[in-house]
Amino acid sequence: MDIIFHHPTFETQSWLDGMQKQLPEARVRQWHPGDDQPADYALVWHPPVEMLSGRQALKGVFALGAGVDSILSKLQAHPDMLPNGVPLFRLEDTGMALQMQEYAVSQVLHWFRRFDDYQALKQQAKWLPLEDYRREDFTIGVLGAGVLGGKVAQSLAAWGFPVRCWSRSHKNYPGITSFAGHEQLGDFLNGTRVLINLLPNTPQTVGIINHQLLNQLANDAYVMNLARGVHLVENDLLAALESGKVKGAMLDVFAKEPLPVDSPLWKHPRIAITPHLAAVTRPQEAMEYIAKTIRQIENGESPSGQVSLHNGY
Ligand SMILES: NC(=O)c1ccc[n+]([C@@H]2O[C@H](COP(=O)([O-])OP(=O)(O)OC[C@H]3O[C@@H](n4cnc5c(N)ncnc54)[C@H](O)[C@@H]3O)[C@@H](O)[C@H]2O)c1
Ligand SMILES: O=C(O)[C@H](O)CO
Repeated sequence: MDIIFHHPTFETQSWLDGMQKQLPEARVRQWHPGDDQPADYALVWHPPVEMLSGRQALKGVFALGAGVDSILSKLQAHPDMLPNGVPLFRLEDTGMALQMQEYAVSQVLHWFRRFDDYQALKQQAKWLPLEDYRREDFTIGVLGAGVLGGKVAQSLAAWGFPVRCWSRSHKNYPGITSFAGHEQLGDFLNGTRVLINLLPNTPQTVGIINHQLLNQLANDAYVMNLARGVHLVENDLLAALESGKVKGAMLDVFAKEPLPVDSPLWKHPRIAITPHLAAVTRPQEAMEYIAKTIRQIENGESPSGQVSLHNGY
């Protein structure tokens, strides 16, 4: 079995060694331009078109992340990049759900305990105990309740918050109210105080967090974008912060990354920013998952994690 690897920033040698350890029977190599030698599997991030095109013999391509939007947009421009019938897999959880839970829970607790207000008071040297927020007024709504969103929702429910989620089809997560489809988006938003976005980037979800959506949230709402920058209309968020509809935001992803130095988001006192690291690929877990999936394919099984090219995630 031959495996080719390409990632623009990961430490290639440790991935080659790690995959070799996981699958001792395989020959694992870094792909270089001009390499058209046989390959059964490809592990990729931002793959050059010529790495994959024409490779009809591939049994699987693995994206080395959870979101496959960058690969799918390249595929749109170069439809022959992924030969017909070759399945594309993505990383399902592989340690990302725990990171997302840490991120979301810590920020929700930060807002719930009013640390943002106390930080502002501290700037004025003001000793002023504020009224506590009540959990029943702190309904959390998770947009996108898949592998990551589902686990984030469940970890917040464990903290006693009322939690709801929104997805394409109904979910059955214990203690979480499920809303599905465009027709239930309004009901999902109505009363949501903290909005957490974990949708994939598809034509249906681009720009979904806009003026109209923000206006349907509870007053003094909070917004956390952990998925993709294109989901959020940044100027609409700034306007909602200005009007007082939204009280604070925590953003990990941006329409343009790195976020340009002159972006007004940097200076806004009620926006917190992290540089697209809410959940990063954990090499060991990812390699174990890929090796397990390859074994399933070799055994003729149908592993989970296959991307639907039709749905776009
Ligand atoms: N910031 C980061 O560091 C980081 C890290 C990992 C993943 N992500 C992002 O998180 C996203 C989610 O990852 P995942 O593994 O949970 O994906 P997933 O495919 O398991 O879940 C996606 C969810 O979104 C829902 N959905 C999709 N389209 C919808 C639509 N049009 N209307 C309603 N619901 C819709 C699906 O029903 C599903 O519940 C990724 O696509 C990626 O963009 C970000
Ligand atoms: O989708 C992912 O895995 C991360 O956001 C990195 O792009």
